[in-house]
Amino acid sequence: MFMPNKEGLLSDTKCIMGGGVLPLVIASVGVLLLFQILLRLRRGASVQGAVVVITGASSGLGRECARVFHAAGARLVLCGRDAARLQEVVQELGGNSADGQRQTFAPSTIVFDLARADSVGKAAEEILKCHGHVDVLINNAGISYRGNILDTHMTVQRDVMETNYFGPISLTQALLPSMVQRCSGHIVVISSVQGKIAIPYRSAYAASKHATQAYFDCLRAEMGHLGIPVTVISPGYIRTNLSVNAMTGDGSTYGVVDKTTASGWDPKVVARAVLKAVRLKSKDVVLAGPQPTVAVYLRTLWPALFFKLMASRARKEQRHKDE
Ligand SMILES: NC(=O)C1=CN([C@@H]2O[C@H](COP(=O)(O)OP(=O)(O)OC[C@H]3O[C@@H](n4cnc5c(N)ncnc54)[C@H](OP(=O)(O)O)[C@@H]3O)[C@@H](O)[C@H]2O)C=CC1
Ligand SMILES: CCCCCCCCCCCCCCCC(=O)OCC(=O)COP(=O)(O)O
Repeated sequence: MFMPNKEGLLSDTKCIMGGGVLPLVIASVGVLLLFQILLRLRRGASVQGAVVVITGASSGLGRECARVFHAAGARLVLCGRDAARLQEVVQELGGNSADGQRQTFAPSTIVFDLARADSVGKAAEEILKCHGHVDVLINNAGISYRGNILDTHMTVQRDVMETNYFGPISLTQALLPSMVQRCSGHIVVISSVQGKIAIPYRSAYAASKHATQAYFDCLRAEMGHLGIPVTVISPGYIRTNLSVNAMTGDGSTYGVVDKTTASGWDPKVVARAVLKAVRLKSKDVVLAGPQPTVAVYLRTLWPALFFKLMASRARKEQRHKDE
């Protein structure tokens, strides 16, 4: 009968380490490193010469996206409600040029209000008339909100939904048939971490971003067989004017730079991540620090704890307001 003794086992282990396992470990680490290097080198599709429509291009993240996509050689169509501010962006980016490495193109602009369904349809027609097609639509424009539900007018709930949800989906649906016809195109939407978790005193905003996430998830599934990618990007706080421009419960403008916004991510960093997501045709990207990222997982994996944390956050904010 074979009775393995301590010594025998030890010598067997030595034999495995010396003869088989160590080279295997080294080979695996090597493969992993190579994989990491390949991932870093993977640049994905180029946007050189691509017609890229960016909504909300007059400020914040949209403006930075305009800079980044322009430098990458895209033919930009910049959208916003304020013609003068859009022209400022055009002036800054400059005209057509080629530096031997990359050709860049003078952007065009189109002025319309996303909250007005008629103007969205007309804008889409004009874009197609001028450029023939759209390669990438970046639904970036949006507005935030501050208020408690009890004091918020229904008109405000609807207005935020018009700008953040119905506007982007109207533009998408108006441009989609031409993409389907060509079996080519890419739809991107800038949602928010608040499209995945709802935090107190943001009902209108969080609801509009949750609706956005759901609609574009459906669209991705429906466009899959046509090869039209759909990318939902969910940033955490970004240093822009979003909180300043936010609506309050009575429809007035909030007008305050919140600490969370002021200490948010640099919009340049977020814009570069948007370009990367477009090149790699990513499906769903969260661009946030550890706290919001953990919160997103907590909402799914341990909802009871997440709801407790949100209720305590609401109480704290209410106390702070009462003081
Ligand atoms: N800043 C942040 O912390 C975060 C922002 N986001 C999202 O990023 C996106 C960009 O916001 P951000 O750059 O931060 O904010 P800004 O307020 O700086 O920019 C918002 C842009 O949206 C445009 N816009 C607003 N309402 C309308 C409308 N009715 N019709 C057409 N355009 C409109 C504005 O253009 P104009 O006023 O000239 O018409 C402006 O260019 C938004 O979707 C926002 O929800 C997501 C997560 C975090
Ligand atoms: C590391 C341990 C963390 C434990 C997790 C506890 C949960 C903490 C809750 C964190 C909530 C994060 C909210 C983030 C919200 C956000 O980033 O929103 C982005 C925006 O769209 C900002 O718009 P706003 O108008 O609200 O400024």
